[in-house]
Amino acid sequence: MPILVVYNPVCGDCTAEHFFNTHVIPRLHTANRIPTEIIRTRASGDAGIETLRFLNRHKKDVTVVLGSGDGTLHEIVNHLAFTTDVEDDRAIHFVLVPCGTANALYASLFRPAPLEETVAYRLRSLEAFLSASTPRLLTLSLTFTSDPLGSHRALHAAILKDSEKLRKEIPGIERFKVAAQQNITKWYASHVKLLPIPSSGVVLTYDPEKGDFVPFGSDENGSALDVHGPFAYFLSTMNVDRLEPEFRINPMVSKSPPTGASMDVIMVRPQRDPTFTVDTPKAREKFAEKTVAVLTTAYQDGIHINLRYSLNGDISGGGGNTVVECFRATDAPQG
Ligand SMILES: Nc1ncnc2c1ncn2[C@@H]1O[C@H](COP(=O)(O)OP(=O)(O)OP(=O)(O)O)[C@@H](O)[C@H]1O
Repeated sequence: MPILVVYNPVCGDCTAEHFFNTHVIPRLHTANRIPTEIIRTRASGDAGIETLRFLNRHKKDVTVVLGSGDGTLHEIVNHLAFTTDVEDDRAIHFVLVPCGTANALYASLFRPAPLEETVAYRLRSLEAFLSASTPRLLTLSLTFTSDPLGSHRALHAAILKDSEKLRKEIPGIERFKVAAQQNITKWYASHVKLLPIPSSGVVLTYDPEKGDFVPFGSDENGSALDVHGPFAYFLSTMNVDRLEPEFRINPMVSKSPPTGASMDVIMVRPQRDPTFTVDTPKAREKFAEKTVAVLTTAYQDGIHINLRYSLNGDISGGGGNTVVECFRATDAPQG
C-alpha cells in the first residue's frame, strides 16, 4: 500500500520535522516500509491538498503517516469530505504521530503505559501499523452552521479561537487555560435540538446514580429533545474522551463507547443552579467561579459529570441537578 508521510513543521512546539527525521522515517526504513512520498507542509491547507493529490496519483487504498496535532488531521478530513475527486470505496489509513499541542485524538486512542518513555509512546500508532494491527474506525460528522445573528460562539469554540492568538507566546497546552479565563464569564444564548440515536430511537442522558447513560425522561418515545440556553459551556464530541492528554471532558466515550453513529454533547447551563435568580454581569462573574471549579475537575479523570448542586448552590456533593449535562444523540435527521 502506498505510504504518504506528511508532517506539519509548525505545529506544537515546532519539532515535528526533527522527530520525523530522527525517529519516524528511520523506523519506516528499518521495517522496510519505504515512504512513497514525504511532504513537509508549507502553509495552512497544504496537508489536505497534498493528501488529495496523492490519492489521485495512487488509485488504491493508501496509508498517511501524519505528524501533526488535531487541526491538520481535521483539515485533511475536511478537504477530502468536500471533494468529488475520490472514489467512495477507497480506504485511507491514518497513522498518527502526535506532534501538536493537544493531540486530543491520539491521547484518546492511546493512553501512556506507566513509566512508558515519551518517544515510545509517540510511536505507538506507527508500531501498531508496522505490526499490521486492526485499524480503528472513527465516526465523522458533517456540521452545517446556520446562525442568523452571526456572532455567537460556544465557549469551547471561543477558547480555540483565542488560544490561537497565544500560540507564539505560549506554545504548550497552558494557552487553552489562559484562553478559557478570557471567555469564562460569557454566556451563550442559544437553543439546541438533539435528535434520537437511530439504533435505539432515544436521546440518552448521563445519570450519575447509574454511572451510565439512560434514556432521557419523556423522550423514550423517540422524539427530539429541545435544550434551551443560555450556555456557559457547550461542546460536542465524537471519538475523543479528552481534549488534551489529561482534560477528560467526556469520559463516557471510553466508559460507554457508542455502538453506532452518534455524538455526545456536554453542556453547562447556569439556570440549573438553584441559586440562579437573574442574569446580570455580577451573576455571570459569580457563576464563572462554578464553571471553572467544575471544568477543572475534568482533569481528575473526568469526575465533573458526577457533580451536583446542593440547595445552597454549592457544587460539592449535593443531591440536586447535575452541574454538567451530558447527552448522547445525533445531530441530523435520519432516513
Ligand atoms: N507550514 C505551515 N505553516 C503555517 N501553518 C501551517 C503549516 N502547516 C500547517 N499549518 C497550520 O498549522 C495549524 C496548527 O496545526 P495543528 O492543529 O495540527 O497543531 P496544533 O494546533 O499545535 O495541535 P492541536 O490541534 O492538537 O492542538 C493548522 O491550522 C494548520 O493549518
